[in-house]
Amino acid sequence: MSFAPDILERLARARADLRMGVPIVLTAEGMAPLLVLAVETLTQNRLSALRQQQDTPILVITGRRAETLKARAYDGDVARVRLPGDAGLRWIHSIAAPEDDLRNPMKGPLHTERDGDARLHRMATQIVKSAQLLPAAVTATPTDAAVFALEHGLTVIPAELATPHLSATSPLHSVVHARLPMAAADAGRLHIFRPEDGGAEHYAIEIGRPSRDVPVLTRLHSACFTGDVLGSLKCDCGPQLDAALGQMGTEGEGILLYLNQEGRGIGLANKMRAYALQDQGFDTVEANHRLGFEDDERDFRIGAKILQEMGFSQVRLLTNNPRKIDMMENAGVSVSERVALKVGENAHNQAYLATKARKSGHML
Ligand SMILES: Nc1nc2c(ncn2[C@@H]2O[C@H](COP(=O)(O)OP(=O)(O)OP(=O)(O)O)[C@@H](O)[C@H]2O)c(=O)[nH]1
Ligand SMILES: [Zn+2]
Repeated sequence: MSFAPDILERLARARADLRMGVPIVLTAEGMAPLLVLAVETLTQNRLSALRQQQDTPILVITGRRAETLKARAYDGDVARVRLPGDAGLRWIHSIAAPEDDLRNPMKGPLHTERDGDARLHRMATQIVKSAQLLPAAVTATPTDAAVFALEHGLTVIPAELATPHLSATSPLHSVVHARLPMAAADAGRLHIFRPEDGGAEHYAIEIGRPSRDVPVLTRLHSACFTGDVLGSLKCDCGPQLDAALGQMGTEGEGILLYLNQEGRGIGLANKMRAYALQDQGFDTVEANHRLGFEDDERDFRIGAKILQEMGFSQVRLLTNNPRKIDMMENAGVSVSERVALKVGENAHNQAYLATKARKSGHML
């Protein structure tokens, strides 16, 4: 029995630290520990302190971002850029954030590291990404990491303990549910699910009392503040949400999972960065890549876990996205039928929907 935080709790702390601009320390057996700061929240004070460490600081970006900057990514999905001696906050930010790429395309030449082990640098970008910050970090090797972390009260993350959790889906638990009559259906019930890893809560809206023994009409909806709440015309999320609830109301039964994975998992701030790039002429997939993200950073296994927790194992899935079907099946939820959900096309989102069909395999 111990009061000390376990690795999941330490990872949650690490994400919160990075979001506030506080450094974390990553360790691995046989490797020099790594001090990590997220670029997005880096301050002048901390950059100056970083420069007082022994080694040249390294700026880690994803392979996607390196591709945009024409920098060599010897480590595949990440690139370690040596920080030039005169690089200030503005330069560092311009490497991580693409907003001025078109105005100022010549940022290099960027010298990337080829030798050495990039394992901890890769883990740094994974943790920064999971904190929904721009996926870039500045790192250095502190002289005596243990003393350093202790002295400064920093969160230490040992790679051996953290790695399995970085690609796993956290267990979730039902917190509460209560009756919620809605315009689309009188017999509604809202269930709140909370993950153990300190991440965002997800919701299940149960309509009627669907039998657990036959496939249930199901929608996996990803949060879209702009579409769901503001009625944005740039996507089809709002009309899809209404249509899914409407169909469940008409049939008298259904489950709508409202997963808090805004912006296909990159968070609202990064989605707005992507929208700014779309105004410069990039499509939805290119914008994600220029920011350093993959096309889609969502984990649909969360949806399967919630369904299983509620006792469902078979669904009729309302979607046009084949990845959702595959992920459900792989996670042990059988998809007996794909129910098309084609609503909300307008002049503003035609190109967006066409890109999803062309590049992400969405069914028309
Ligand atoms: N990164 C990014 N996210 C976007 C953009 N437009 C919409 N989104 C997000 O995309 C998600 C919408 O996905 P879904 O409604 O699940 O749609 P889908 O994956 O196309 O699948 P189906 O609707 O089931 O066919 C929401 O999280 C939105 O916030 C965009 O241009 N960039
Ligand atoms: Zn949307």
